Parts: sequence; structure tokens; C-alpha cells
Amino acid sequence: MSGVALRLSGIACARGGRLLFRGVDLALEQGESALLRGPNGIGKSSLMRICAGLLRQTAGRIERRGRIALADERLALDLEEPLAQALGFWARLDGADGHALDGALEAMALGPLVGIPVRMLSTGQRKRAALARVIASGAELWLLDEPGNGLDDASLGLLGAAAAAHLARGGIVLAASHQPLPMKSPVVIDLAAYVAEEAA
Ligand SMILES: Nc1ncnc2c1ncn2[C@@H]1O[C@H](COP(=O)(O)OP(=O)(O)OP(=O)(O)O)[C@@H](O)[C@H]1O
Repeated sequence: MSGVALRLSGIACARGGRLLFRGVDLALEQGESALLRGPNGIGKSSLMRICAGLLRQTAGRIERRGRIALADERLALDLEEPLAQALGFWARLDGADGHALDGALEAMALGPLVGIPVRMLSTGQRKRAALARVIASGAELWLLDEPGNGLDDASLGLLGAAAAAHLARGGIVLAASHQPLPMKSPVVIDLAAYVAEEAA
């Protein structure tokens, strides 16, 4: 994964006519991770969507070197399909090789659930499915918005192991979370430090 990078420079974000934050700088190179923190409504998800290219920043520059996979509160899986098919749809779209999905299912301990329709999965199982979609994608840049929500301790351990393996391969992880995540030495960005005066 050489040349992989995610670089933000002077990023500002306004929503609904209100400036949420400004001046966010971040430079992640291969094998590096960052944790985005801050209270409800400060703009963590907005910044994740800016990083994903789904929302336009109000100011600043963003450079993405590598493919992006985003897991946020939108499950993005067909609720009626059995889990394996629902994830397989994305794996094909992402051009993932045949083993990638099997590896992702194993990483998130989803093997016993592959035949269950997505709509029947529990909250934590759905979150693990969303993480499996990211893992299977083969994307270099992982954007994980509240990846620990709904996960029990064992599943948090799986998330930590998957993130560590991705970083060891030279990937990048940017996570937004209220809770501590099992990530080793991430750069921590507290968005509260970037709140624009007029939004405070
Ligand atoms: N489409 C939109 N139009 C206008 N305002 C929006 C829109 N989406 C979000 N906002 C506002 O932007 C602010 C930041 O929202 P965002 O979801 O990024 O916060 P967050 O830090 O992720 O919050 P939480 O911790 O509750 O998930 C909130 O005040 C929210 O109401």
C-alpha cells in the first residue's frame, strides 16, 4: 500500500448555514490512524463525509491517495438478502477477490450468520456486517464513524484486531467515536478545539 495518504489542510464545514468547525489539519500516511472526538453535533460525521467525498468542505484542501471505504450509521446492505449475498454485492462492486469476503466474514466472526437475512441481525451483528463490508472492499483508507456502537467487548476486540491488521498492511484508519477504541496510538483530534467562534 505504498503512497497511501489522507491529508486535510484547513478544513472548514458549514451545515444549514452554520459554521461548525474550521482549520482542521491532519496528515495520515500509510500505517497511521486517527481518532476524531467531540460532543454530539459538533461535526464528526460531517468531517467523515467530507473525507469520503460525500460532502463538500466550506474551505480547505483534501488529498486522498488510495481507495476509500466508509462505514457509518447507514448500513448500506440489502435488508432482505442473506448476509453473504448482501456483502457479496458490495465485494463484487469493489472488485474484491474471492477470498476477501471470506476473510472479512472471519475477521468479524460472521460465519454462522451468512444465511440470515440482514433485517434479522441484531444491532451489534449489523455493525459487524458493516465493518466486514469495509474489510472486504480492499480499500486502503478506512473511514469508520462510531465503529464501536453496539459492539460488545469481544466484538470490540475483533474491530481492534482488524484495524491493527489493516494498519500493519500499510492502510489508514480514521475513526470517529465517543467511546475509547482499541486502536494503538492514534492521532487524536478533538473537534471542540476547531469550533468556529460564531458556532460556539
Ligand atoms: N443536512 C444537514 N443540514 C443542516 N444541518 C445538518 C445536516 N446534517 C447535519 N447537520 C447539523 O450539523 C451538525 C453536525 O452534525 P454531525 O452529524 O456531523 O455531528 P456529530 O459530531 O457526528 O454528532 P453525533 O455525535 O451526535 O453523531 C449538527 O448540528 C447537525 O444538526
